[in-house]
Amino acid sequence: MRDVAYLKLLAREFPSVKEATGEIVNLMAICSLPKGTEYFFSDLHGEYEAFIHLLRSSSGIIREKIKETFGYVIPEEEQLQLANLIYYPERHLPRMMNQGRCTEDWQRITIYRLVQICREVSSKYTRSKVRKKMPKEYAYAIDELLHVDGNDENKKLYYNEIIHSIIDNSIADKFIAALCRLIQNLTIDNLHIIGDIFDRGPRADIIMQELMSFHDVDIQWGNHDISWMGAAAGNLACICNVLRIAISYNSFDVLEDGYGINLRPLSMFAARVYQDDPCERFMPKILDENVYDAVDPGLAARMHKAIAIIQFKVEGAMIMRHPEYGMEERLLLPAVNYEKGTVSIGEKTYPMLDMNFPTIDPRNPLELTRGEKELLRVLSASFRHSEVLQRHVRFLYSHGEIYKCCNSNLLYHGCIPMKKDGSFEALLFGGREYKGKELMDYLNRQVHNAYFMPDGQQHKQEAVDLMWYLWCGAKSPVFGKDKMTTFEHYFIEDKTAHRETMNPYYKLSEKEEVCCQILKEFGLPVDGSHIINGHVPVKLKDGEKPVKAGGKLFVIDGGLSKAYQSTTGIAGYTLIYNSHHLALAEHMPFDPKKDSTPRVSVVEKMPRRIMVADTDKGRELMEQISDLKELVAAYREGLIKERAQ
Ligand SMILES: O=P(O)(O)OC[C@H]1O[C@](O)(COP(=O)(O)O)[C@@H](O)[C@@H]1O
Ligand SMILES: [Mn+2]
Repeated sequence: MRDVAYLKLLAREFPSVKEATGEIVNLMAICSLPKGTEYFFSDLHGEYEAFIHLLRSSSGIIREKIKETFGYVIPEEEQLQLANLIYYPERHLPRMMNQGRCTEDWQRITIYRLVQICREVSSKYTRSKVRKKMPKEYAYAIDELLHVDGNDENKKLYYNEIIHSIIDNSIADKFIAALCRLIQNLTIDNLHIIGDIFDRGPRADIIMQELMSFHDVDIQWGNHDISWMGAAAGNLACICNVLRIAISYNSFDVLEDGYGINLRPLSMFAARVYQDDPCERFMPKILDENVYDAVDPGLAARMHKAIAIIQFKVEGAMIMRHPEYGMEERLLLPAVNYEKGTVSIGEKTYPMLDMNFPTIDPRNPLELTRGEKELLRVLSASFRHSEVLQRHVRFLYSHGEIYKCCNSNLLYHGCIPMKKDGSFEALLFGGREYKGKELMDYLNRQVHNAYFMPDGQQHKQEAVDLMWYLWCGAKSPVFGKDKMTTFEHYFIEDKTAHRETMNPYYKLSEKEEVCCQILKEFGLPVDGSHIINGHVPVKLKDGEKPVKAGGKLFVIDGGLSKAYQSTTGIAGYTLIYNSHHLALAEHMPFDPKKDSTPRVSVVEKMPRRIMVADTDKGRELMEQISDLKELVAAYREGLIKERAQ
């Protein structure tokens, strides 16, 4: 039973029995509709073109709807054009106009076709939900067009009249664009991004913009997102990492054009300090050309080496400051023998591939030179002052978390750290052990503290430093590997030194009972629940499957990242959860000139159609209904007075 004070608050919004019962009827109607379609993506890694295409095309579903609606009525070529118009009205319409193809006839036919598709994709929603998604200025006209009875001659006339007046008033292009957006908006009800929006690909900032304009999205942070968030919070080691990775992939545009990070001081420093060094081990991988700022690869290599060395020094200081991280083995600059040109890691000693270190004092290899310190100061100011980066990071916070339970699914990027024996691995913070769900909740709070705790507060620095641990620490749930062998990749030939060992979670979670144990830990029912992970590329070409543990676990990193497509053999997955089934769309490498429809396979049929009432949202609505019923009872008993209408 709700207290009267709460009901009085509710009464402000619903001041009479009539209004409260009206809302009850609305909410009940919503609950009895089929659930909306959820889309899951992971590991976008800056591949903005491919990702935006998947999003706008609803991973092939819009194309399918067009085929279903017009399959035999309009030619394939026109279907394709219609699809492209729906995905990119802002590009397609001006092109049509420039080519003089935007005739009245074309506009009429196009509006007619778009309305048909719109009817198809909106059929499972309430009229009011669809209306809420329409831009206000066209809501009336779109609503009328969607609901005209095609069999009624008078109504047909009315329908044509509406289209005619749209064209007559020269708003057809805007109206068409609005219909296209509405179709996109209706096909995907919610979007889940299971981490790693950043790094490797060219423009994570453009992906962020797209996500920020999407109607319903949540993000489960990946290790790469965490390192950018750490960088925005002023963590120097994270700043070095994000710069190093961007430069190593020749991604100057995301830094300079996207986030306005001033790289001039770094390029001048690198050109001066490494002028006689070809920096061969640091040549950037060029997968995408920079559009705005082409940097000479020789200079990029020098910048890459300069920032890598600074990173190893800053990380060294971090490891020394935090013995509790247990990362002393990762103190690698001090493990180099500067006379012999070797490095000792664990039991082994390896020859170093590069021994030109003009900024390293062998007696104190972790010490930054004055020039390096000054450079860090300028770079970190650039990160702090980047208005766009700070805005994007605030969005990652407001729409993100380290894990999410949603409609009986458990979503997280990396893993829940485990020991080999299958128990949850614990981490010690402030003398207390945290593991399983408690660990994830604790880390979630600390990630917030890193950004939002006021500067100077006692535990702020701890939280800021922890962002780097989350990026690459052995027990980090978003990283999930024993170590990050960046140093070894640059300086050691022997591939065995490059190996990174996955947390026991990855082997264990292939067993159904382990997934059930994890689901229980997070308070989810074992039946009908799933774990959805990203982070580990699924090597389809080696026979690996994205569906594991008897269907309890989905790993959906299919390699949207170009850098990993030769490893996986495909170009990403989308997991689609509608009211009938869970399906996986398997994508081919993105080619803007081709319409590559993904291979979609149903991986689990629901025992019966899932209704809104069966979802988390439905449960929320049910609670609202029960509150409203109490309000109605309170009105009827005279406990609360109705306000005159
Ligand atoms: O392939 P790259 O870009 O050189 O990066 C390799 C590094 O990336 C990592 O795989 C982490 O990135 P992911 O989260 O995408 O796996 C490290 O474990 C590894 O050292
Ligand atoms: Mn990852």
